[in-house]
Amino acid sequence: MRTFLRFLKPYRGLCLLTLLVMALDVAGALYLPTIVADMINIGVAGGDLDFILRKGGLMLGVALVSGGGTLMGCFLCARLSARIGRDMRNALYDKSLTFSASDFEGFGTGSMITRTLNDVNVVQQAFVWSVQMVLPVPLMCVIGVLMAFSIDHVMGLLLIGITLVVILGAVLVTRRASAIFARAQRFLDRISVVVRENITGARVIRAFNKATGEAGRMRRSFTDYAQAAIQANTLFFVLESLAIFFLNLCVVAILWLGGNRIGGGFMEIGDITALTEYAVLILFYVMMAQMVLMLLPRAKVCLERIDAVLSHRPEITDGAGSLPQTEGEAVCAFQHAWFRFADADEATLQDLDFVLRRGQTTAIIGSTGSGKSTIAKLLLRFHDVTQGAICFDGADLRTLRQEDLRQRIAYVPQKAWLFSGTVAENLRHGNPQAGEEDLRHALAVAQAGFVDSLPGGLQARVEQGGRNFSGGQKQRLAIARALTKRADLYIFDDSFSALDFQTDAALRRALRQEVAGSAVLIIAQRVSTIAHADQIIVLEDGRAVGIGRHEELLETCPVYREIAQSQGKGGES
Ligand SMILES: Nc1ncnc2c1ncn2[C@@H]1O[C@H](COP(=O)(O)OP(=O)(O)OP(=O)(O)O)[C@@H](O)[C@H]1O
Repeated sequence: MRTFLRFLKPYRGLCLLTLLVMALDVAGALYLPTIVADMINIGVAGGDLDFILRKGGLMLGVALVSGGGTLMGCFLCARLSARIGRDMRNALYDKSLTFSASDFEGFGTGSMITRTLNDVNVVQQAFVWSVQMVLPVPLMCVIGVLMAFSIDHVMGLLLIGITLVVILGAVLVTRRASAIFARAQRFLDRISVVVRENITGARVIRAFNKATGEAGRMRRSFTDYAQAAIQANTLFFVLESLAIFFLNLCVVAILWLGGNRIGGGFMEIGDITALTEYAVLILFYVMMAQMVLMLLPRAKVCLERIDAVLSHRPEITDGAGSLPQTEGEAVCAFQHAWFRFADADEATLQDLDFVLRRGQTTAIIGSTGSGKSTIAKLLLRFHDVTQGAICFDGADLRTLRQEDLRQRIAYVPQKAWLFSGTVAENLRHGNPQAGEEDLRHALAVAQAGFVDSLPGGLQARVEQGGRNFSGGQKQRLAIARALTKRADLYIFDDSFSALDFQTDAALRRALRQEVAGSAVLIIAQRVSTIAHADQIIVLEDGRAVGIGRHEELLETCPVYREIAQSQGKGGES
C-alpha cells in the first residue's frame, strides 16, 4: 500500500477533488428518498399539488447535482488512474535499466513484461473501482442508517442488521477469492513465459518437429488459467444470485415490518418508500463494493509484484567516483579478477590478470563457454567481480558511476541487436550528435556499404530487432553504431563471426586506423581474426592458459596451437 500511496502523493489535490465530488453524489442519492417521502406524506396525503410540484422541482435539482457529481467523479477518477498507471510504468522501466543480467533473470523477462503491462493495469482498474464503489460505502451506510433511525428506531435497527449481515458475507467471500486470484496471477505469468518462448522460437519448434509437444505445453498453461478464472467467475455468479435474493428478502422484511409500524402509528406511508430506498441503496453499494473487494486481493498481489521490482536492490550500484579523462597507457586492468554467477557452483572466470593498453589490440580466444563474453560483461559492469578488481584508468569499476564508465566504452554485443526505426537512428544510439558524414564514415569503416543501396539509404527502415537484415548486415550495422562513438575502449564480442573472410580482413584493416588511439578488445572464435593482435589471451574454463602474440603462443601454448591447427592456421591441420 505504501508503494501505491507514493504514486498517489503527487496528485493529492486531484484526489481531494474526486472525493468531494463523490460525496456530492452520495449525498444526492440519499436525499432523494427523503423528498419522495415528504411528497407522499404531505403532498399526496394532503392533496397539496403545489407542494408536490415544489418538491418535484427540488428532486430534479438534486438529481442533476448528484448526476453531475457521478459524471465528474468518473472523469476525475479515470484521469487520476491514467496518471498513476503512467508513473508506475515509467518507474518500472527506469528501475529495469538499473538491473544487471542476473537481476533480470531473478524476475524473468516474461514476468517483467507482465508486471509492467498487466499488473499496472489491474492496479489502475482496482483503484478506479475502489474510489467509485468502495469509498462511498461507509458514508452511504452511516447516513442511510441515521436517516432510517430518524424515521423509526425499529426500522433503523433492521437496517443495521441487514448491513452487518451483508458486510460479514462480503468479508468471508473476499478471503476465499483472494487465494483464487493469487493462483490465477501465477498462471498468467506462466502463460506469458510460455507464449513468449513459443512465439520467439516458433521456427526452431517447427524445425525440430516439436509443434505437438509445445502445443500441449501451451494448452496446459491456458487450461490452468482458464480453470482458475472459471472458479473465480463461479464465485462471482453465486454471489450475485445470492445478493439479489437477499436484496428482495430485505425489501419483503421492510414492507412487512414497516406495514406493522404504520399500523401501530409509528410511521407514515411515505416513510416506507424512503426506507426501502435506503435499504436498496445500502445493499447495492455494499454488494458492488463486495465485487470490487474480491478483485482487490488480485490487485494486492499485482501491487506486491510491482513493489518487488521497485524495491529490488540492484546487484550493481553506482559508486560516487568520477572518471576524469586521462591519456594513460593502461586503459583497463584485470587484477587477479575472479567471477562466479550467483546460481553457479564454480567460478566462471578465475584469476585473470592482464592490461588492455591504448593503441593496442587485445584478443580473447577460447572454446565455447570458456567465459569470453563474461569478460566483456564485467568490463561494462553488467556484473561485478567476486574477487580481485577491474580498473578503468586506474579506478576500480565499483567506485565509478556506471554512466561515466559506459560513456568511455563502445561495445558491439555478440548478438547484434537493432531497434525499430531508421538506420540513422540506430547508428546515433552510439552518438546522438553524430552528423550524416560521421555516420557514413562509420558505415564505410564497418564495411557496411550495402546501406547506400537500400531504399532511403540512411533513412531505410529497420524492423524490430533488425529482422529485415541478414546476420552479417546486422553485425556490420552494430559495428558502425559502436564506431560513431569516440571511446577509450572498443569491445567487439564475436562481432566478426558472420562476416566472410575478405570482409573480416578489410574491416580489421580499416578499424586499425580508426581506433588507433584507443584500446581494442576483440573476442573471437577464428584465429585468422586475431592473429595480428598485439596480445592474445587464451581462455580455457575461465582461466588464462596463455597470453602473448600469435607466434609466441603457437610455440608455448598447447591449447592455442590446438585451436589454430583445428582451423588450419600455423600448423599441419
Ligand atoms: N547468467 C548466467 N548464469 C549462470 N551461468 C552463466 C550465465 N551466463 C553464462 N553462464 C555460464 O558461464 C560460462 C561462460 O559463458 P560465456 O557466455 O562467457 O562464454 P563464451 O566463452 O562467451 O561462450 P561462446 O563462445 O559460446 O559465446 C558458460 O559456462 C555459461 O554456461
